[in-house]
Amino acid sequence: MNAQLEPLSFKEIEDRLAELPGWSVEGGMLCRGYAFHGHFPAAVMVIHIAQIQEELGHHADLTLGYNRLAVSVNTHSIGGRITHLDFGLAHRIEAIAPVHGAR
Ligand SMILES: C[C@H](O)[C@H](O)[C@H]1CNC2=NC(N)=NC(=O)C2=N1
Repeated sequence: MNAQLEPLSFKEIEDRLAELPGWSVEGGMLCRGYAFHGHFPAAVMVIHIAQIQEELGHHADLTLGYNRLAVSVNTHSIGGRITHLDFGLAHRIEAIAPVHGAR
């Protein structure tokens, strides 16, 4: 089986969370909220994330507010568990966040 698709243990999740300040696990999903200076930069970041998600073939739930964006992800294909794929996407999102003024 593809190791990327194996559910991570509690310890593995804890270790990988240490690489991602601002991210946490809530309701079985890897999550982070971002704040922006206005609506448009938040909306643009949604499109940028969509582009990355299509590249990776892995997709988060994105909730766009006025100047906020909530990201939450787990891996549907193994019944909604957290895998390395989720952390891989989170790292890609973190890498683009500063470009959009997300904090
Ligand atoms: C066929 C396609 O790659 C799969 O359905 C992908 C799409 N995006 C996905 N995204 C997430 N978060 N979990 C998945 O299991 C998943 N599966």
